[in-house]
Amino acid sequence: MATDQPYVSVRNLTFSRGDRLIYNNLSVDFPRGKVTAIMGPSGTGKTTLLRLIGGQLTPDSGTIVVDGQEIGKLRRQQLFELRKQKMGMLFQTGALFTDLSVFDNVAFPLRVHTSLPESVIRDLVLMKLEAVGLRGARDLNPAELSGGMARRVALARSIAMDPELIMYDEPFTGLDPISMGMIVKLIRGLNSALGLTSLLVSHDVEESCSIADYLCLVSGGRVIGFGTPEELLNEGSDEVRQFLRGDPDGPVPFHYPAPDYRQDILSGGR
Ligand SMILES: Nc1ncnc2c1ncn2[C@@H]1O[C@H](COP(=O)(O)OP(=O)(O)OP(=O)(O)O)[C@@H](O)[C@H]1O
Repeated sequence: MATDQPYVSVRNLTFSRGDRLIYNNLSVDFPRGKVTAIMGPSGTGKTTLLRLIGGQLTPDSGTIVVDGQEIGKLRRQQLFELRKQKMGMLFQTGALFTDLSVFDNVAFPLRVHTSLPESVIRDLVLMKLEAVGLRGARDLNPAELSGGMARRVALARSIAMDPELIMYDEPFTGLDPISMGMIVKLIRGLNSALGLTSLLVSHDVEESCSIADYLCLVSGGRVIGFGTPEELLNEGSDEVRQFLRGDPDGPVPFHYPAPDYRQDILSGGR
C-alpha cells in the first residue's frame, strides 16, 4: 500500500442506533503514520466510530477501508486476522486479566495468536514492558498496580502483536497528572518509534493538541473540522474554536432554548 494513501478511509458512512442516526454520510480519511485525535461533544459517536473501524459494528451503508482492505467485504475469519495482525486497541475499560501477572497479561495475545516459543515470547514481552517503563513490574499482579501503571501495562499488551493501527479510547481518563503525562509521552513516542497510525478519542483538548498531528472534530454526525491543531485553533469555524477553547457560550449556546426571560418571570406561571 502506497505510503501516501490514508491508513483508514471512511466513505459515505451511515449508522444508526435504534431511531438515533449517529452518522449520516460521513467521509473522512485518517493519514498513515500520524496521530489523529477524534474529538467532539459527549455522545456524538466517537467510540462508535472506533468500533466501526475495528469491525465490531457494521455500518448501515458506506465503506470503511483499512490499509486497502474494505472491512465490510471481509469474511469473519479475515476480519479476525486483520484485527489480530494490524490493529491494537486501548479502551478505557480494557481491563487487565486480574488473575494473570503483568508479564502474563502482555504475553497473552502472543500465546493465543502465535506459536512462538516461550523464549521468544519472553524477549518480546520484556521489550514491550521496557517500552512502557515497567519491565521491573513484570511479576506484579494487576491489583498491585496504580491506575496509571495498569494503563501502561494495557498499552504494552495492545502493542504486543506489533499493530500498524492503534486506537485509544479515552486513555487519559481518571489518571493523575504524572500518569497522564507518561501516557501522553508514550502515545507520541510509540507512534514515532514504531511508525504506527494512531487514532485517539479524548476529551482532553490540551493533551490531545500536544500529541496529535491532526484533529478531527465530529459533531451532529459529521466532521466539522479536520486539520492540525494550529489550523483549527486559528482558522476553524466558530463552533470548532468554541469546542477547542472550551468557551461556555457560542454557536453551541449556554442557554437551552427558552421563552423571553422577562416575560417568563412576569407571567407568574410555571
Ligand atoms: N450499545 C449501545 N446500544 C445503543 N445505543 C448506544 C450503545 N452504545 C452507544 N450508544 C449510543 O450511541 C451514541 C454514541 O455513543 P458513543 O459512545 O459512540 O459516543 P461518544 O462520542 O464516544 O461519547 P463520549 O464522549 O461520552 O464517550 C450515544 O447516543 C449512545 O447513547
